[in-house]
Amino acid sequence: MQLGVIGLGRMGRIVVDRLLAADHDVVAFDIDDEAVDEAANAGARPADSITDLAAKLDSADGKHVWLMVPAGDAVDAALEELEPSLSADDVVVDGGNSYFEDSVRRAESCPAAYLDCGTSGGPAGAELGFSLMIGGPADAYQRLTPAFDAVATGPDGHERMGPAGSGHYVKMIHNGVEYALMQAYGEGFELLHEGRYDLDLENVASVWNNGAVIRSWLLELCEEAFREEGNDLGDVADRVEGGSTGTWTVQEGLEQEVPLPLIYTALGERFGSRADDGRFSRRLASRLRYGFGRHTVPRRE
Ligand SMILES: NC(=O)C1=CN([C@@H]2O[C@H](COP(=O)(O)OP(=O)(O)OC[C@H]3O[C@@H](n4cnc5c(N)ncnc54)[C@H](O)[C@@H]3O)[C@@H](O)[C@H]2O)C=CC1
Ligand SMILES: O=C(CO)[C@H](O)[C@H](O)COP(=O)(O)O
Repeated sequence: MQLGVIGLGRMGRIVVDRLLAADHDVVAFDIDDEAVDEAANAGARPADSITDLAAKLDSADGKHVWLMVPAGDAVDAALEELEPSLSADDVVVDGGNSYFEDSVRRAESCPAAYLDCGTSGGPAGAELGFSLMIGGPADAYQRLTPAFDAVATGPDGHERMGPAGSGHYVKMIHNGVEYALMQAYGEGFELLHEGRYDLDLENVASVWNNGAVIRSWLLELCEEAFREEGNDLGDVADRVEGGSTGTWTVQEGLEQEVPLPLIYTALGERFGSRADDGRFSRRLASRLRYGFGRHTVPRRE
């Protein structure tokens, strides 16, 4: 089938490559000309604008366009340029990490059928294919099935979750779970590292990955991290970026009155890692111990 792909970064380029490998006809565009040239070298037809991409798609069976740009303004900007070329016979897929309420709004205003597609697996999962969680009209999902088969791990790697927004809603909560799992592995390995035995953490991760209850891909990535960075993680800084999808998950938990203590704690640890000058709350706690107990206050150099 024919597809236009907009956004050819780490994820969009994999979408293009997997569609091409399954013999689909791909028209590719990115605001970065070099990314377009590279996709063209891989076998995609290059477009020099979103309007050009739409013009290069045959409209006989309806146009199919896959967005893989950063969440937020970039999705709205791409849609603004794309929408004059769209009709009700066309299908747009947003495969990025968009906020689900934005996807509901976009589905309502888009002239084409709109599918919000949560994508999991990351660039490291390119060879295996992705896990795709899709929201939107069932007939549009059915029509795009050959493309989803190609980009996902296969037919079992994608499912329609429900109406507009549900794909990105499921992916948002997936990311909340990801934060909590990362925090749990982090705490366990920190105790192993600081604890009473002199342990090789790559070996621990390896043996856990072979049959243990807590084996997982994230644990395989822990093993890789200790192998590549060293047992004490070398010069990896104590600072974790990102956080938008975890924040949305916690906000939704509050709104639905569903307690999410593990996800909230993981998010809080991430925010806490960014205090360049040390945590104010810990410094105050230290001073308060002096206040009530005349305990020594460690002072800055
Ligand atoms: N990297 C990851 O592990 C994952 C990323 N995602 C989501 O997929 C989306 C894309 O992520 P990445 O590929 O990692 O980002 P990226 O930053 O590697 O690539 C984004 C690409 O979009 C292009 N772009 C930006 N605005 C554009 C516009 N208006 N028109 C055309 N092209 C435009 C950029 O030039 C860039 O090449 C994001 O929403 C991200 O949150 C989802 C799952 C995993
Ligand atoms: O969706 C993903 C993994 O599943 C992306 O890697 C995402 O960027 C991770 O989120 P954050 O930046 O909040 O850590």
